[in-house]
Amino acid sequence: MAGSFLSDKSAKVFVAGHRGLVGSAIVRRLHHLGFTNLILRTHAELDLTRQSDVEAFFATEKPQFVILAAAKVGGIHANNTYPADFISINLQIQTNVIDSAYRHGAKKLLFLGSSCIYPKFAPQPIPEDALLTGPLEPTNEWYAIAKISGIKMCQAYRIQYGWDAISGMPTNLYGPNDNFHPENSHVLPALMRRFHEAKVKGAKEVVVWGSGSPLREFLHVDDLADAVIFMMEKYSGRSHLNVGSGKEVTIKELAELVKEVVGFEGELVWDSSKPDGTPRKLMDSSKLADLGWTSKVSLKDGLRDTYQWYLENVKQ
Ligand SMILES: NC(=O)C1=CN([C@@H]2O[C@H](COP(=O)(O)OP(=O)(O)OC[C@H]3O[C@@H](n4cnc5c(N)ncnc54)[C@H](OP(=O)(O)O)[C@@H]3O)[C@@H](O)[C@H]2O)C=CC1
Ligand SMILES: C[C@H]1O[C@H](OP(=O)(O)OP(=O)(O)OC[C@H]2O[C@@H](n3cnc4c(=O)[nH]c(N)nc43)[C@H](O)[C@@H]2O)[C@@H](O)[C@@H](O)C1=O
Repeated sequence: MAGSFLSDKSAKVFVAGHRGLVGSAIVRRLHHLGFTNLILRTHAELDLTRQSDVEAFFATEKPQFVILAAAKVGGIHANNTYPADFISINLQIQTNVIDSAYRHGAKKLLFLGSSCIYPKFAPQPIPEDALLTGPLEPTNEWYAIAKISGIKMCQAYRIQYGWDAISGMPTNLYGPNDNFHPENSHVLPALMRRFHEAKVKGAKEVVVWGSGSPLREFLHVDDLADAVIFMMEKYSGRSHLNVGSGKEVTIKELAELVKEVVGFEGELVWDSSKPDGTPRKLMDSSKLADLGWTSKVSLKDGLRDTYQWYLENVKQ
């Protein structure tokens, strides 16, 4: 099973969610590697929550490989505000895609979860077997339950049908094509935009949410795309695999770094009415490291690269 993905660059590969942060990085990497037969559908062309449309798509296209990077995604505020969307849309997308991919003969599927699947107070760094050992972080339990179901669905299809479905659990990601929405995005793009706008307006202060003390591990999305290809090629196991950089910073340290990269010279003001979320979620990515994969992009370089992309593509 393992070892057959990179051998045929003309194989049909369906990258679901190809215009998002992760999907677009995977497509860049596959093109760079010489893949010639990528199957891509925008949300408007194929709504993955619609079971019969997904079924018809797989029946017609019959992709050999499937990388599932389509999901309802957002930061702490979005997760906390739209719990019904986060559980229902994600359960629908992943159930439809995983089941149809299996039924229509895909050789292998990779499902992407997130580090929020682990208990709020998991041991640090968090090993894969910490899954389902304690209560989840309340701000994102709905999303986490959907993602845990995706892991379990891949495992169940592997057990019952011997199908090669694997799962990768990335840490917090960032990079080109991130969502820079002021409220619904993740912390890194939110701060990049806020500092940029404050610099342009000559504002003296920028508001940052929470206490600044939570620790987060960041991974550039190009590293994640590389890890996804690596797993497609080398991994065919039942356990999900953590994908992290192994390096963590406090939100205060992150804010200072983003401020420096953007060149904002004012002050930070902390809004303690906003939730901190989980205090720490450093993943133990040693299983993936033992297979031969580690991250390459430093946070400082990744921030510079992302800010350059923001200046060229997003700012008004
Ligand atoms: N960003 C992060 O920090 C992390 C992300 N991940 C995981 O990586 C994966 C990708 O996330 P990311 O790239 O950040 O998310 P994005 O929001 O950037 O991209 C998600 C993509 O999925 C598409 N999509 C959403 N709903 C549907 C639907 N019903 N039908 C078809 N397409 C749909 C979106 O299209 P449209 O915009 O048109 O709706 C978009 O292209 C997710 O599984 C996420 O859990 C894991 C850890 C951290
Ligand atoms: C990837 C991951 O993403 C989410 O979990 P999270 O790690 O808590 O993500 P976040 O990036 O939104 O926040 C990180 C920290 O940063 C602080 N923070 C400061 N200022 C801003 C700010 O302006 N915006 C945001 N969003 N956060 C801010 C914020 O208060 C928190 O302490 C989940 O959706 C979860 O489901 C998931 O998988």
